[in-house]
Amino acid sequence: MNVLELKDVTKRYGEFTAVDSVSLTIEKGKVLSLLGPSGCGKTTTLRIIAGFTSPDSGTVEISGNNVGHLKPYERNVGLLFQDYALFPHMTVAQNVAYGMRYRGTPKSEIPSRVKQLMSLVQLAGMEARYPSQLSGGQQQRVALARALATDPQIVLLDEPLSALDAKLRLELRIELKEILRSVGATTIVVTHDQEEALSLGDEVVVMRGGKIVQRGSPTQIYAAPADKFVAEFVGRSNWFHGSRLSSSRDGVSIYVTSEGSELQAKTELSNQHDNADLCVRPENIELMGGAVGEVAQDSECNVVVGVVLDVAPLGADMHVVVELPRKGRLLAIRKNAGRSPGFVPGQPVRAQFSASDVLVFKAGGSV
Ligand SMILES: Nc1ncnc2c1ncn2[C@@H]1O[C@H](COP(=O)(O)OP(=O)(O)OP(=O)(O)O)[C@@H](O)[C@H]1O
Repeated sequence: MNVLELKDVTKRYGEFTAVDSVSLTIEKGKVLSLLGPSGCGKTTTLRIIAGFTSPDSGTVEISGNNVGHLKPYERNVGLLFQDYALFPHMTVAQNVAYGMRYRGTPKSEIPSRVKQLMSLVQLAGMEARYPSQLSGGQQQRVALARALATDPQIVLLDEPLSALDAKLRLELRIELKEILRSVGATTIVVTHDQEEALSLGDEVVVMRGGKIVQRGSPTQIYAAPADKFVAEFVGRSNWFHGSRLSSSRDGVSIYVTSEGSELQAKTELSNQHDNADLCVRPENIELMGGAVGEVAQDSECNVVVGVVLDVAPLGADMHVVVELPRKGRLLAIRKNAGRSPGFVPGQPVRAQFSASDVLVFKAGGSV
């Protein structure tokens, strides 16, 4: 069952269209990540759902009811917004209880509900503190408890982790995911951080220029991006421009890149463009040491040789930049780098990637 349905929602500011014919549904208990670059209309979409902004056209339905005429506090929506900070003059318990008073929760039930929520966000015992006496991470947890307090039909989280430093951000992300799943909250999380979107969402919606460009599971968004923009925005990519030389019946096309190398790409027929932008994800590239000179292409496997330019050991991963002889660079990422032999700058290497790991897009699509 769809808890939320947006139908053809548009919002303009003067000549500028911030949200452009957006239609969106979300099923009960699911977490949907709304991902896109700054200014693409994510927050405006959320504000329209919450009732803070009126759309110029289109409808918002919550559990099948058009809520267009309802004020924000009349919609049973839990909010954690960037500009919706904790009330500094209220204790933690009062902050959490705030929405319950508005929504008519019986007074006698409020203390036990606050207690339950405080333990859910792992802040039991801090009820009497004021926000200024909490760390940034603790404040965000109180804000989350406040958003969940009325057992809302939909929870809207706008950049819930953006104010936190990298380590805390990761910790709280895992916690947030667990809390949302444990209470079965139907949630939309707005973020411009692709890793956050992919890890939090059951599904990811990518927006650009006020429009939805793709909706899919995190795996689909990453492995089968709808266009060049999504490929570029989600994950790291190596790009080549190629002209199609030939195509075989089993879907393998040979492209000549602008650097003069030949690359094989295995795609569906509809993606065999004559002029194409070719994308290879760094983690799909296998690197081997000791290659010299040109190497013949194996069947459905691309082999390029180059020289290591830079090695960056980033925790469990190692990022290796390879300089290709005919200009161009290639980034390869080795997972669990600690367990495999390292590379050093200046070392000749062989980079190998499968034809089916080459994503093909019609050339010229802007990124
Ligand atoms: N009240 C307003 N008046 C005029 N323009 C606005 C108003 N609110 C938003 N906009 C514009 O609409 C566009 C979308 O804004 P929105 O806040 O939805 O983007 P966003 O995707 O959430 O970006 P960010 O990640 O930076 O928060 C932006 O170009 C913004 O400048």
